Amino acid sequence: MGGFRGWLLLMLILETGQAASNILVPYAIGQIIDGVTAADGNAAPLIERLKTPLLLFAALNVAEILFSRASGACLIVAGPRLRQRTTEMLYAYLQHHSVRYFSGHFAGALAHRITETAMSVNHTVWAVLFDFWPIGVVFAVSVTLLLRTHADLGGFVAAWVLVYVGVSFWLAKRCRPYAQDYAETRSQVNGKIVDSVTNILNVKLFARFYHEREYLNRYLETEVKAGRRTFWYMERVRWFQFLSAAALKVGTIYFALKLWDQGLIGVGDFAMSAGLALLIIGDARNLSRRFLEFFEYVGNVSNGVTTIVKPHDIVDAPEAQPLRISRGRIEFRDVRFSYVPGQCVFDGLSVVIEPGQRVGLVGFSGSGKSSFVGLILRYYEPQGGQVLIDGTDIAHVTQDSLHEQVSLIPQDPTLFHRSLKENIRYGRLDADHADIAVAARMARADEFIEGMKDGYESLVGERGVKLSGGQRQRIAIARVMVKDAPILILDEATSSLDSITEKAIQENLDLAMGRKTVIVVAHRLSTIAHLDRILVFDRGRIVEDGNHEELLAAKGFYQKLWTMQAGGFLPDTRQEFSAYTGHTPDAQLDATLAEASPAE
Ligand SMILES: Nc1ncnc2c1ncn2[C@@H]1O[C@H](COP(=O)(O)OP(=O)(O)OP(=O)(O)O)[C@@H](O)[C@H]1O
Repeated sequence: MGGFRGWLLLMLILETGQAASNILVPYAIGQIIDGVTAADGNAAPLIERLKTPLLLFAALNVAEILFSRASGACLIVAGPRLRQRTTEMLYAYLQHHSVRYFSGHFAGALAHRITETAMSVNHTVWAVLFDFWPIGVVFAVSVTLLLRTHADLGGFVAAWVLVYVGVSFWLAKRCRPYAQDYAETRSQVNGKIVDSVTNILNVKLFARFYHEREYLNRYLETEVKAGRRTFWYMERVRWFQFLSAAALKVGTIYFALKLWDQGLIGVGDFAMSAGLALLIIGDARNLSRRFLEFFEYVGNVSNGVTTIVKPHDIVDAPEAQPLRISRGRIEFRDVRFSYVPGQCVFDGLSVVIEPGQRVGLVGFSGSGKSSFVGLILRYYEPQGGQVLIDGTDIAHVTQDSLHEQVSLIPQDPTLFHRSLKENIRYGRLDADHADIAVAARMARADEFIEGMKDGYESLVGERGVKLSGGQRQRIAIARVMVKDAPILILDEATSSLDSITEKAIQENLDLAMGRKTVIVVAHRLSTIAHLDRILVFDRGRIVEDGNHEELLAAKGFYQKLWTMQAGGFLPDTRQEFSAYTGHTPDAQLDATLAEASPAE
């Protein structure tokens, strides 16, 4: 709320002025009536005699308009800004969550949470400022005026206010589970529609239009039932409101008449009491609903805060320094790591990748290659041991400096729904058009970009869907070439390309690798056979380490993989491997691995 306190205080004052002017109008009317009915023998014209109450009446009406519109103007200035500030703060906080956090939350749900929280912060503040506070002022001023008139009248209205507010609050609280249930069913229906639309190709392919509608209808039925339950409850609340309003009107008139009859109040006070009762009812109408909405907003804010404002998993150490990579030596020193407690991925992994070395990682699916890369990027933190770059533990450097100097081309890169130029420039924001064009040429992306109607200005669609997989990959390669970081990680970066384009890009990639330290995660041995060194992973261990020729000569695990790779692709699992070699699954494979000399 920093920076908004002044605005909020100003609006609070203006709303107080507006509510007080509004509720004082019956008082002025009472004064006018008293003036009209007074038979004091004053011969002056009526207007002259009623000058003061008439001026008060006019001033109150003008004041109400001015206060309320001034408050409206403040809202225009502060409202959107408050929402912007909340969204900004939440998004800035969200950005620094770990990869683990993002893999546990849907992107759409997080975006929705942020906008909903920002909107609910506004609504919560506005409910207090524009609903509860003015109602409080109306109640306080009315009760004071009536107490001044007569204690019985004031006492009656004060008691009514207490009971009305208390019961409205209680009813709203009781209605909350119904309203939450209804909101839940609505969001379920929303989710089902999104799921169905996302899978529209499946729906068409299997001609399941009717089935999908039937499926959705089940959820719509639940929504209808939950809606009816909530509305029935609200209907009961309305009964309470109408009855209470009637009680206030009848009660006030009854007390006022009684007091007038006893000569304890004048006709002006009588008119004022009736006017106040009507205004109170007008202002306090739907108080239960306002409480209910208020609970909903507060609930949304609290949900948003619990989802987004959780402590960050990975934070820069207080003394963290920027990483300076001079050589690009990577070392895993006795690294222990697991995603889930008790399911160890690496148990004391140690390996050194020398500066400028080009290293391929191979192994079955799930053997730990991506985890190895994730630890270098500090997407995850090891539970034990250290990952060092040029002798510095990456836990002690700033994450931004690490990511500025390590590039990754993932297997299935995604792009921003921005122009091709912006996507490539993302690698280095000050890159000029010439840099971008050179990178695009090296990534063999220039041909298809220039063939597009808008060239480099073409938009790529959400996550890059308007491009083919291979085109997307070439843009991702160009983006990394523009970045030109000293450590480069390729996760089968050329897997979506046809063999001719792949060969052409491979040459340029080799050129771009220069003297960088390069790690290539491979599913096809052909992409790494020419590298300086190959690390063979199995269940979180490095079971073989050497170059292609050495590993073939060792006649171990790698050599078997090399001879059995089908269509250039490795078997994906230990089972496939065993099926190929014709041995009992794991026992035989373990024997093969045991023969192979571990590099650790
Ligand atoms: N986010 C995660 N949460 C929990 N376990 C995970 C997560 N990511 C990977 N794992 C587990 O960690 C182990 C190593 O997985 P990793 O992704 O590093 O293997 P990989 O060799 O890269 O496999 P692939 O070739 O299929 O990409 C596997 O057992 C996998 O199930």
